[in-house]
Amino acid sequence: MDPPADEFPAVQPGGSLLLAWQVRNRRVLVVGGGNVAAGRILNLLNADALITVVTPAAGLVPEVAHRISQNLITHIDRNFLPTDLEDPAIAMVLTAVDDPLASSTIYTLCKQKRIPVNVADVPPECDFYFGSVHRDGPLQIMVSTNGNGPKLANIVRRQIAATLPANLGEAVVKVGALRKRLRGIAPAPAEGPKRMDWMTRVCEGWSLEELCDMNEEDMEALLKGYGDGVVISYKELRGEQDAIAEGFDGSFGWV
Ligand SMILES: C[C@@]1(CC(=O)O)C2=NC(=C\c3[nH]c(c(CCC(=O)O)c3CC(=O)O)Cc3[nH]c(c(CC(=O)O)c3CCC(=O)O)/C=C3\N/C(=C\2)[C@@H](CCC(=O)O)[C@]3(C)CC(=O)O)/[C@H]1CCC(=O)O
Ligand SMILES: NC(=O)c1ccc[n+]([C@@H]2O[C@H](COP(=O)([O-])OP(=O)(O)OC[C@H]3O[C@@H](n4cnc5c(N)ncnc54)[C@H](O)[C@@H]3O)[C@@H](O)[C@H]2O)c1
Repeated sequence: MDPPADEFPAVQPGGSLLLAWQVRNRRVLVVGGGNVAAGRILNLLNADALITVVTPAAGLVPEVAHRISQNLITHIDRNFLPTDLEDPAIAMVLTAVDDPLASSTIYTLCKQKRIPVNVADVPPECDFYFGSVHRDGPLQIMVSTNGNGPKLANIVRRQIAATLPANLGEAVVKVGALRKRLRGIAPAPAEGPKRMDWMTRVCEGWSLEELCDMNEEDMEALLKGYGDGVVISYKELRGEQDAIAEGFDGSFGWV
């Protein structure tokens, strides 16, 4: 007998597959040197990609010229040529040129070579769309409207970001450090389920604000509970620490 329809998540076709694409040390070709290219280049630099920009120097906006002068990107000073796609290291192509014919040609060539491509503002010539991204250290939040309203994506992203605690990126860094230490004290693959259960209970038991405030000693104290499967709360921990800081000797005066 089939299970009831509401037992599994409902499928909502027509969306995008949102992924965190790892382009670190991979070659990306950017075509164009205007403001849109400048935005694409910043996104790529933030993801540690190796970037080649092909575009005439005469059409560079100051931001792209600055990246070139800082040696952060390789610049080929001319219009795009089909031979630019011959480097087998190219993992992705982004075009942002004010020439629809050139854009379409690049798109077709990329398809022939099976290179993923985004042609800025031409959805039918995109293997993937960009989105509006909030960045705070390792935390990234991307909003996509799936082509319906890019400006609305920007507004929704800023509204979401405004509700987040300050230093949330710092909290993410700390959780990362705690997970690393946990793997240090319990490295065995067989410990995986216990590690995951414990980390889940830390993340659920501590509020985002408390995680933001987590310090080295808190991490040490938390990890002491791991063996017995205990997750000490922030309040317990701070209560104890405050008591120690005030010279509390644990006797409640009965000495
Ligand atoms: C999110 C963001 C990321 C980025 O590009 O980095 C992005 N567009 C941004 C801004 C923006 N783009 C446009 C405006 C004018 C206002 C308006 O139209 O709303 C503004 C607002 C502004 O400039 O402030 C015009 C526009 N954009 C596209 C078309 C073509 C079409 O719709 O057919 C047209 C109409 C051209 C025309 O009418 O002639 C298409 C795309 N733009 C996308 C992404 C992809 C879908 C993402 C999604 O829907 O969620 C997609 C499909 C492909 C792609 O380019 O990857 C970035 C905001 C970043 C930020 O600030 O946070
Ligand atoms: N997604 C967005 O937010 C957004 C916003 C505005 C515009 N756009 C679109 O993105 C595209 C680029 O916008 P922009 O404001 O950066 O344009 P722009 O006119 O400022 O820059 C275009 C750049 O492309 C270069 N170029 C032109 N033909 C080229 C070729 N054959 N080979 C290499 N380089 C070439 C020019 O020299 C220039 O550097 C346009 O199609 C525009 O409609 C997108």
